[in-house]
Amino acid sequence: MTFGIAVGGAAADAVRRHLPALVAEEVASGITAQNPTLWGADAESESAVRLGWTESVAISRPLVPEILALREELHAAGVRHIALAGMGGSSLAPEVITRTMGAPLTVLDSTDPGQVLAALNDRLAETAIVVSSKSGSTVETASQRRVFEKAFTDAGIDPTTRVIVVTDPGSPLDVSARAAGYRVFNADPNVGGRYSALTAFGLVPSGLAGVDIAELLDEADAISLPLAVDNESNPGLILGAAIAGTSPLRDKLGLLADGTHIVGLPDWVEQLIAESTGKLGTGLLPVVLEEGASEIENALDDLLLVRLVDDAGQHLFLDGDAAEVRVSGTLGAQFLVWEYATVVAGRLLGINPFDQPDVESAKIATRGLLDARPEPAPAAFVSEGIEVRGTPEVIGAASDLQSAIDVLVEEVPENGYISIQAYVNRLALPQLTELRALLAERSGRPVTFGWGPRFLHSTGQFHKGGPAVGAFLQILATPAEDLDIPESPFTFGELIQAQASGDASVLAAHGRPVLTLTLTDAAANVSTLFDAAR
Ligand SMILES: O=P(O)(O)OC[C@H]1O[C@H](O)[C@H](O)[C@@H](O)[C@@H]1O
Repeated sequence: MTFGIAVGGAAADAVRRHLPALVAEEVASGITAQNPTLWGADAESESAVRLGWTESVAISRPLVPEILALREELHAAGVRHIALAGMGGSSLAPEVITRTMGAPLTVLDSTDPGQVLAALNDRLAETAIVVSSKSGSTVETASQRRVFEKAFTDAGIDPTTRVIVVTDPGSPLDVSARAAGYRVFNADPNVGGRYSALTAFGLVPSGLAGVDIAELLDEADAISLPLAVDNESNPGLILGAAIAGTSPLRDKLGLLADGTHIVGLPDWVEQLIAESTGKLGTGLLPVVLEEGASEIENALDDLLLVRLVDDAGQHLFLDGDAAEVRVSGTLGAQFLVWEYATVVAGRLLGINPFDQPDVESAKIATRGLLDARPEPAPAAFVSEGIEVRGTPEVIGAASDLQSAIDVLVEEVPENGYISIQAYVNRLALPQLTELRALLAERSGRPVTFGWGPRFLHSTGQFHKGGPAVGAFLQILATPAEDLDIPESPFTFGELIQAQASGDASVLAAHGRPVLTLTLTDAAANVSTLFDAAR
């Protein structure tokens, strides 16, 4: 089945309440016709240049043979491994596409020196790297590109044979890549990063990694018409009404992979929903859950559960009162339906779903720290090898690690959440994700987990621009080794540190409680951290 959806409880009420008006107001055909007035006057100028994704299937078709020909060319030249440097909208879609289709792709969306080194040391002689950035100015991606260029050159490999660039026409990266002689794919500038799954950003790395990208476009094409028509069976309208139309608003969206064949879709949905809706003090917070998560067991009344299932069944309305949404279908269809649903949600919430006004603030703070190089703030105290820092309301009342975490949990308001942000090498410390369940159980509130700096390009917008109800736990690690960024005055280790400090300062300026824990000996400190979080 191309796409299936079923809604229950508060989500069913929301659909019954909002669907007739969405149909009468011709919202679906308006989105498809790229009508920029659907989100109000303030959003109009941006909407006018951000709706190109509604026709991305047609626009992307000619790319398919070009990408497949390049794949052949690279293969003939001995390339057996594709890596991708890109953040947020430039890497989350290829990650889910390749994982779902079983095509190997190394996604590098970190500035942790150990993680960058791991990518550099992984089959360099037979690797080609796709460097993807819509703006062409994202510091993580530029740094990753430079370090790969140097590694290729040092290994006697001509980078122009191994670096492929995806960017908007005329971006700084477009200009420099063309001057350097790289193969460049230009993307449609009228598509924002998080809506770009079915454009060159999704297709180039996935196609080079071996995915049948023509089939992916066929899957999306099969749902295009149902999404464009103004009727009550339109899945984009139903999903949008269900997630944004509950009353009172259930503003936490629990995302659970519950039988779907798609691998990792919640991480892609997370960016789309959080960045599109989390602003002006409102928004929907995606919370990626695992089976048995306490958020599900506790049936929180501000959380709507979205189950990604194998088959959502034939009936739109579920029996029973449980507030939940079930969706099923092909990956190509999921991309397009969620994009429609997100902009429908934006209309219901009264926000512009195409901007990300608060992402920039963290970037500016990071840049300021890298320029000024202040002495690092001393730790408030060190507890069993873990340096503890934080905002005054958290740190003032704490005397050890355990009490610092206690205070952070106490700071979470009744309708609040905790966000764990781990600026570490995720390959070395994958177990940190298990902290999510521990803190959810302990606090009784939703908990999100993000790897830094990756999450800055996803839920980062919501944490600063959404409702002021988050409490933030940053986890950093003193890097065992650092890595220079060619042509840059700072190293990867300094960059990731500045990204964490910069974001903490912006969160603090927004009045949010922040606790920063630095593991001075990661391997040894992790069990201490888990004991304190329990
Ligand atoms: O593709 P780029 O221009 O490098 O941008 C990568 C990411 O950067 C920022 O964080 C934006 O808020 C994201 O929406 C975007 O996906």
